[in-house]
Amino acid sequence: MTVPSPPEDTPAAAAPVLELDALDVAFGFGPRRRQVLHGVSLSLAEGRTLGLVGESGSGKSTLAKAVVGLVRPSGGRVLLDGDDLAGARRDRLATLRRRVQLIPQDPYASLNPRMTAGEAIAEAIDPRRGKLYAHRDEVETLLGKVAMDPDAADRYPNAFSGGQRQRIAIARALAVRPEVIIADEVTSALDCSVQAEVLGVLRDLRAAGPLTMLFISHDLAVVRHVSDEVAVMSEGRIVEHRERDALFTAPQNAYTKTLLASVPRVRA
Ligand SMILES: Nc1ncnc2c1ncn2[C@@H]1O[C@H](COP(=O)(O)OP(=O)(O)OP(=O)(O)O)[C@@H](O)[C@H]1O
Repeated sequence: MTVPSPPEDTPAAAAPVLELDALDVAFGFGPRRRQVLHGVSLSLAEGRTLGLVGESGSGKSTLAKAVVGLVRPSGGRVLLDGDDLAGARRDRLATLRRRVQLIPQDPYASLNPRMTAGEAIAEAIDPRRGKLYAHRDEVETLLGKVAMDPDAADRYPNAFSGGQRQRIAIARALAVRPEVIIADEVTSALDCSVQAEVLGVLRDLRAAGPLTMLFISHDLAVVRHVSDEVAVMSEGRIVEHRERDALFTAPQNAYTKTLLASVPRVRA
């Protein structure tokens, strides 16, 4: 399939916090080598939420993993405030990586079952000396930001529902004070009502202060709800990247049109 280039009217006129520059990712070697991302370029400006949509297997999670260093790009650059993450030396990498926090898909796998919620958040505040007693006030403030009671700090993950776990994972990501949060299918494992609860927390966080977020989902209705701008991925390429309303009301790319047409309710 021939995939046209993104249109010229892409958003983010402000200086980008996160910039992907011609990012390539391939898996495997020799005849088994398969390129999954093909020259992906994207910019995300401070305080914006960029929704990344695309069907299963289009490469969205691979992009997220490449940004946080879990997958090594075979080409291109990941720039955070101009610093090259992909090319950084090992000693600087840990510091750089803290500046982008990934909220993973699975709320049942992302929290250590042997740590209380408070201990997990305290560790994120200070990875070397993150004891709960030393950071109790900040931990409780962070729990409040995700609409959890202070006493949640003393409970273990198995005491929480999926939605509550996901909110704790968000608090943990915020504890690092990252410049960018990547939310990768954070609601896909949750029931509808619980999805709404997690989306409500993200909406409140955006309203409370600048939050720069890459929000990845195959659910167009959810993306429309949380994003300022939306990029569409198909077969490892960005085919369209525009302001949210422009994309949903007047898509330009044939693939985007098909994607939107397959979910009639988001066009309403
Ligand atoms: N570690 C890996 N080794 C080999 N192939 C991989 C690896 N990770 C992902 N892939 C392949 O890369 C392609 C893109 O996968 P990716 O998980 O990034 O897609 P996605 O858009 O996030 O899909 P989903 O919404 O289902 O998670 C898929 O064909 C997948 O099989």
